[in-house]
Order: sequence, then C-alpha cells, then structure tokens
Amino acid sequence: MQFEDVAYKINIKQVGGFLKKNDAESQEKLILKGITGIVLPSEMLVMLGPSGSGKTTLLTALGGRLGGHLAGNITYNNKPFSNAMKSNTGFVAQDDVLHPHLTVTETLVYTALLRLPKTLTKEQKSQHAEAVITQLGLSRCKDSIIGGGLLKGISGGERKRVSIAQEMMINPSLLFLDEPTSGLDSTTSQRIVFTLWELANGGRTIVMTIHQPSSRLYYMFHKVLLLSEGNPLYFGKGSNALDYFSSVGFVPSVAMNPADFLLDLANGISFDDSCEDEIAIKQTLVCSYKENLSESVKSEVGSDHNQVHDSIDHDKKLKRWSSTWCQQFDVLFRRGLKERRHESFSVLKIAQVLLVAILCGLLWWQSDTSRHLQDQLGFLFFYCGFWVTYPVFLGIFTFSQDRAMLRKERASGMYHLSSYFMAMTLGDLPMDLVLPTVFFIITYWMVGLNPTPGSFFSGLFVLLYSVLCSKGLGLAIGAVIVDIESASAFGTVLTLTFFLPSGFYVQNVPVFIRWIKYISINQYSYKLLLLSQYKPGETYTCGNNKTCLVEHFDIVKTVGLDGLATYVVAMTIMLVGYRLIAYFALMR
Ligand SMILES: Nc1ncnc2c1ncn2[C@@H]1O[C@H](COP(=O)(O)OP(=O)(O)OP(=O)(O)O)[C@@H](O)[C@H]1O
Repeated sequence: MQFEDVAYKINIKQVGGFLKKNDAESQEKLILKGITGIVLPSEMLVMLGPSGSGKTTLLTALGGRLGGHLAGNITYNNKPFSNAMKSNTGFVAQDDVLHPHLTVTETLVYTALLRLPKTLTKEQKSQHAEAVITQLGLSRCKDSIIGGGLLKGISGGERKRVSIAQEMMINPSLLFLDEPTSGLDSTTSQRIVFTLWELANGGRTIVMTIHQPSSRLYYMFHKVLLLSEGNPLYFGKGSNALDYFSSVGFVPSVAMNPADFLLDLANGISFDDSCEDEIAIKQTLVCSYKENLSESVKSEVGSDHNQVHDSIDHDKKLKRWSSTWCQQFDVLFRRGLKERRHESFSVLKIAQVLLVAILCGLLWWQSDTSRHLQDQLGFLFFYCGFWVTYPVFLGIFTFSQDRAMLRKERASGMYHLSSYFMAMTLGDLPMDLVLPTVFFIITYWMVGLNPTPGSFFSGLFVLLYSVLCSKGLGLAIGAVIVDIESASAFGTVLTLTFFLPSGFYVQNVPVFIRWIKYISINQYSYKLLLLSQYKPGETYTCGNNKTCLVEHFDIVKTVGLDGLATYVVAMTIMLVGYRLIAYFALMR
C-alpha cells in the first residue's frame, strides 16, 4: 500500500456570540497536511503521535472508510480502493463493537458465516472460526458471553482479541488497527502486538496506531510514522528514528524508551538546553522532515509504483459479497433472535404489560354496552393510545443499539442493508405481536367486550396491525433522527398529537384542519376497533339513556366513519411507508 501527499480538511461550524449577526460561520480545518509513505507485505507500520495529531483520521483514510475532502493518492497493489477490496481488508476500530449477549464462539461463527466465501460449507466455516479462536488464544473464554455495560463478560483484552479475530476471519492481506492496546496492561498489550507481528511475518500488511508503546513493543515495528498536528515528522524504520533525530539536532539526554522520545518531540519537548518554545521545536521538525526525508520517502514510493506485490491473497478474485442474500438473511435472522431473546421477553417488559392489562380489566370489569357504553368507548380509546405509543418507543430505540454494529459490518461489506432490515423486522415480530395479543386476550374477557368470535378476531387483527404500523413509525423516527434524546422527544410530541383528532377532545373540528385525522394512527385503529365491536346500523344506549347508531356516537360524529377499506388501505400505506423511510435513512 502506498499513500502520497494525503491531505484532509473538514468544515467546522464556529458558533458565534449571542448577539452576532452571522451566528454560524464555516471554517476549514486541515487535519492531515500531506502525508506520504509505503508499507509492504510482511511489514508492520505503526503511527505514533500525540492525541489529536491525526492518527485515526489517516488510518481511516487508508482503510477506505473516510468520506469528505480527501486529497492525495492512496493505492493498494497500484489500484485504488474499491468496494470489492472491503472483503479483503480488515479494520479494527478503537471501540469494540460486539453483541454483548453472544458468546465468543457464537460471535466468531456468525462472522465466519457472513464473511467467508459461499464456496465453503457451514461446517468448514465453523472449523475456520475455531482455528482463529485458537490462533488468537481465546480458547479459554470461547463459551463466555462478550458482555458490556453492566453485563459481566470477558475481559477488555479478550474483547479486543475477539475484534481482531473477526477481522482475521477473512484472512485479510491488509489489516488496520486503531489503538489495539488502549486500556490494556503491558503484558496483554505485548501479547496482542506479538500476535500481530506473527501475522505480519505470515505475509500480511499491518497498519496500526498506538498511543504509548513500551520499548519492547517499539522494536517489533518494522516502520514508524510520527505525526504532529497533521504533519509528518518521521517516516522510516523504527530502528533508524533516533539516528535521524540526532542528525537534525535532537538527542535524548538520558537512555529512554524511543517511543517516549518521539512523542515528546511531536509535542514540542526537547531535552537540550535550547530555550526554544514548543511551537518553534515542532516547526523545526516539520522543516527538517521536508528538507531531509520528504524526497527520499517520495522516491521510495515512486520506485514501488510498478511493482505488484505477491500478497498472500493476490490470486484470490475479489468479490463484492461473500454470501448470497438468502444466506445473509438466514444468519442475521438467527443471530438477531439469539441476541435479542433477552431483551425481547425480559421480565420487566412482560410484567409491565401484564400489570397494565390486569389493571384495565379491573377498572373496566364486565362493562356492558347497555349500561356502560361510554366506559367501553373510553377503554377502546385507551387501548389505541397504549398500543400506539408503546411500539413507537420500542421502534425508536431499535437502531440506537444496532447502529454502531450496522456501520461497522456494512463498512466491511458483510451484508446487504436489505437483508439486515428484513431479518431485523421479521426477528422482532414475535415480541411485536405476542405481548399485545396476551394483553388483548386478558382485557377482552375481563372488560366483557363483544363475545362473538368475529368481533374478537377482527379486534385482535386491528390491534396487531396498528402495533406494526406504530413500530414502523418508531423505526422511521429512530433512523432519521440519530440523537436518541431528540428522537424520543419527537416521538412523544407526535404520539400525543395523534390523540387530538380521535374525537375525544374536540368535536367541532373546523373543516380546514380535518385533514389532520389522516396522519393519526390512533384514529384509524380507534375507528376500526369501534367497527369490530359495534355494528353500524344497530342501536346502542349512549349518554342520558338515548339510543343511537354507531355513526351517531359523539366521538365518531366529529370525524365521521369513512368505511373499513379506507382505514385498512391507509394503515397499510403507513405500515410499509414508515419502514421504507427507515430503510432509506439507514442508507445514509
Ligand atoms: N469531524 C470532525 N470535526 C471536528 N474536528 C475533527 C473531526 N474529525 C477529526 N477532527 C480533529 O482532527 C484532529 C485529529 O483527530 P484524530 O482522531 O485523527 O486524532 P488522533 O491522533 O487519532 O487522536 P487520539 O490519539 O486522541 O485518538 C483532532 O484535533 C480532532 O479534533
């Protein structure tokens, strides 16, 4: 891999003072200022530099995962990065994004099933996962769950090794790692770097960032790139770095870890007696690089342009997807069920739904249409409110948990977005449908609603349909609004607004605002529930012992009954439409 004059800038918005006219001014910030280098198979390149020097940005750019204003030339075996290359490149991000409820083996077997070529059988893929578990020393914890947050699982070092193992699964010729040792003790760090060193010796190219390697680690790196505020200060063999800096006048005063010395220099700290300030020292080092190293690095890159290296996978024809859509769907569906089984039927969720069902049953105990019609109308109103609001919030939170995983796996080209979306939608169905069904059965008999099978099943159908519709709305909100707090606030406002046109609050709705009823899932499901319980054309006793038709219930009169077909069509459009919005929002 070669990279020449890589520069990257971003536009940052500067928020101005309280009374300024132009509150938001856009300003350009240069993050990478022309970085050049080359790394060959069997080499391990490490990027060193203080926090904020641009290591992660450069690594992301080299790994083909950085959008925006990227200038310069990055080639892999003389070819630019392509989508097909994703399946031959491993990228281990700084944060480990893993499913907390899966075991180490499950995690890696699912990765193998998704990432290994379709020419291998399931058994061969599982065996490959087992081999990687052994290779990365994870055998001891292979049956333990990953854990995370309050859920106790494997240790931080083991988690990092699982992340590396996921990328190792595809036997990548090029492996990028962002801070693979951060937060780990020195022995574990050493073990991880040693594993990477072995991988490099096996013919792979390893590129990584690291914060503060010990001297033992430092001497394992074949090449070092030192960065300071986006500028290169050194590129070359790690063992030559001290000689280079002493040749430009910077010598460590005491014997010290070379990595510490380089980091001090990148921070503008030198150990000689000169009284230069930090900015001046950094400036001197940047100029020294340009004068002494820049040309030789560029010529090294140039001389390599026409050579195509025989990486271990050179003969492998790169394919965009390693498995078919159906295989991806199958694996994602089974993985989703396993990962979500804990949250789907959690004791808290079941208990709260049962509690509300029993409370409703007691409050509306055996209300009949001859004496308590108004009460029943109120109950149906509550029904819709509860089973519209609850699924909306379940939907909003779905992507807050999955988004990081989706981003990571999609960046590696593991599956189609459509196979994920379908697997997630179908995998969630049991929870989406079972709890409202249980709620409906309990309350239906306790409240004493219309006992005919037709009324029961049509009522249940309406309830489940509106639950699916509301879940779709929640998914759309959660996918469009990334910030979970803003998404929840928006969901609250929207579901409360849905209550307005349901006929309970205002009966004399002006004509020009009557359209609002068409956006409210509540009013659709409410009308359909009414139709499932009371037959149009039949008389019922409502307020002040008057008898009236369903069409004349106060609550219905205000917005009118449009007929069954209208409601079913409208809800179907919402059910599909909201999911399409969510799907396209996730594509961004
Ligand atoms: N989207 C962004 N908006 C604003 N600043 C950004 C953005 N991306 C990167 N930066 C800035 O670019 C600089 C380099 O960031 P980068 O994450 O590459 O540094 P780093 O060397 O990896 O730091 P660390 O070691 O702390 O991870 C930082 O000053 C950071 O604040």
